[in-house]
Amino acid sequence: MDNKPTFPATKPQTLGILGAGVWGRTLGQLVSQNGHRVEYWSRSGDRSLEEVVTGANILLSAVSMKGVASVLSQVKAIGLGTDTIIVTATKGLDPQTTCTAAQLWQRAFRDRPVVVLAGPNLSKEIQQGLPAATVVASNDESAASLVQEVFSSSNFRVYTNPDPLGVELGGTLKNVMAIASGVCDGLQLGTNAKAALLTRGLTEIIRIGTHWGAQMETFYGLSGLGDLLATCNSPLSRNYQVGYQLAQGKTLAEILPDLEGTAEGVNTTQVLIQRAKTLEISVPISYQVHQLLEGQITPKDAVEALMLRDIKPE
Ligand SMILES: NC(=O)c1ccc[n+]([C@@H]2O[C@H](COP(=O)([O-])OP(=O)(O)OC[C@H]3O[C@@H](n4cnc5c(N)ncnc54)[C@H](O)[C@@H]3O)[C@@H](O)[C@H]2O)c1
Ligand SMILES: O=P(O)(O)OC[C@H](O)CO
Repeated sequence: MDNKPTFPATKPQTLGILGAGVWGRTLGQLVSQNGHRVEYWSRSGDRSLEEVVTGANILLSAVSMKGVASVLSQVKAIGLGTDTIIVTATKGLDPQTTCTAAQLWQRAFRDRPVVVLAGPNLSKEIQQGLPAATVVASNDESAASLVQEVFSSSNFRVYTNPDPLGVELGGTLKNVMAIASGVCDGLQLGTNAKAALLTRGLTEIIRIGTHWGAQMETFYGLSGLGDLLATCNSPLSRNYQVGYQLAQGKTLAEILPDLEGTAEGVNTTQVLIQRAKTLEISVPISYQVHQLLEGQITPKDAVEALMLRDIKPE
């Protein structure tokens, strides 16, 4: 007997995708292939935000972090249908509040389900139809299940998770480590150094994330360890590219204009350091990335500073 599931498992839905950048378009491609209707809104497009928002029963934001506060206040002014599910695929931190994107959406729409979508998802591979897996996390189990059904296909395996904060922080904080990892490869520090960086990087992510209120085990899943491995090992990652080029001696001002899309880790590092200082959380790797991005130290100085810290138990 053939036990293979058939996709799509749910009746056609209408998705409004806010932010028609690389990731918004890739996610739109996945759901269109599953037979769902997709309407895009972007600030430079010709569709009105009102049209896209009012027509959608699932509203997905793939706007980069710097645009989230402004876009959600425009959506708030328009209003959402009573059954609308909000999905956020942004991986960043808000400089004003240090909140994640989902926290901002949930504050603005307290009575609506908010679902976080995050995982090891390099868009170029997904666009090529290569297999990938992701996580949809929410406090609202039925909203997460519907979004799981909408996105699941033979190329894209979707898991639900009840810890949206942990899932979102895994995807967000690994961008800082991806910059460090690009530096590590750019300086040709070798496989031992890379393994040490990723392992201690995960420890740092867990220290921050659990202090924030996320569950430790979430960080060992796809959106934590999974996304850390993908992003820190792939030249397709824009954050990795930033680190790699810094190691080649380029400045941030020279690197950023030529990147395809947004490297959220640059902004995330700043916000993270602000939060870690206020809450007195030790983040040695993120601190060195911050100093490097600020132009205060060279990549070699950053490595030396990490290696020469006080010795301590693991
Ligand atoms: N590309 C990927 O592989 C990938 C995978 C997973 C998650 N993400 C996350 O998705 C988000 C978007 O990434 P991307 O690769 O699509 O970047 P991108 O730069 O290609 O797209 C960003 C989108 O946000 C919009 N935007 C930015 N500021 C805005 C503002 N003030 N008002 C309205 N719109 C604004 C841009 O117009 C654009 O449509 C990031 O948070 C990224 O970390 C990306
Ligand atoms: O290209 P990056 O560095 O933004 O990484 C993309 C995704 O977050 C990988 O999961």
